[in-house]
Amino acid sequence: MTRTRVKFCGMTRVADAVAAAELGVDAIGMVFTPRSRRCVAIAQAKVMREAVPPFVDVVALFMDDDPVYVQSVIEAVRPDLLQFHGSETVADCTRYGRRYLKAVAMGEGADAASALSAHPRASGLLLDGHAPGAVGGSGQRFDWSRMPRRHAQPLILAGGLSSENVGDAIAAARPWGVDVASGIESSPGVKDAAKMHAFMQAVRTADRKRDEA
Ligand SMILES: O=C(O)c1ccccc1NCC(=O)[C@H](O)[C@H](O)COP(=O)(O)O
Repeated sequence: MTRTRVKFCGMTRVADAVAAAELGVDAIGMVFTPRSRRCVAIAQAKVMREAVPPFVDVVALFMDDDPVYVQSVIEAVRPDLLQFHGSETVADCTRYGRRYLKAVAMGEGADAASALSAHPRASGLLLDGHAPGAVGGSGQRFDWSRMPRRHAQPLILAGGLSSENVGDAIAAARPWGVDVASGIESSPGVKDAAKMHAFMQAVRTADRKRDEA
């Protein structure tokens, strides 16, 4: 039975994190890079972390951030996984001794295959839309046919997904998982309960269709 994994990213409010867990997400993401509109304070992140039930992973996102800061987040928030969105090398990502995801910005000309092979120690790779001049979480999609069909590690599709297009994305790219921020929000960092619900429904409908095909 197909079960596309789902991560809701850019959480800043406890109620949103709890609602996401109740909908059955596999992971929630909190963004710690100060460059993000969704950057969450460590104190608030600790409260959210405590509110998330077992079996839902908490993922901490960074983008070329100071290792001392990253370590302070790890110690305070105790995330299950790290996620790196910048130009971090394997050494940068592994220095904390934690499992991690590496994001690959799928801008024009980005070579997915070589970007993926650069991070053989990542637990998964997240292929993300890229808006020139913007950081992640911009609501920008990329051409899903550029997503490799097979890879050694789990591949997560992100960028501009919503309840309206995630079914088509799953059918086209058959990702191991999907990740969304803007498509479930009313404004950056503020999740919309109806959009979160509709997104999960759309993923499960797409999974059923894959099994029936
Ligand atoms: O969300 C942010 O503000 C952000 C800032 C800097 C680096 C990464 C960021 N988000 C990370 C993500 O996981 C994805 O980019 C995101 O889920 C896809 O975003 P969206 O296109 O808005 O669905």
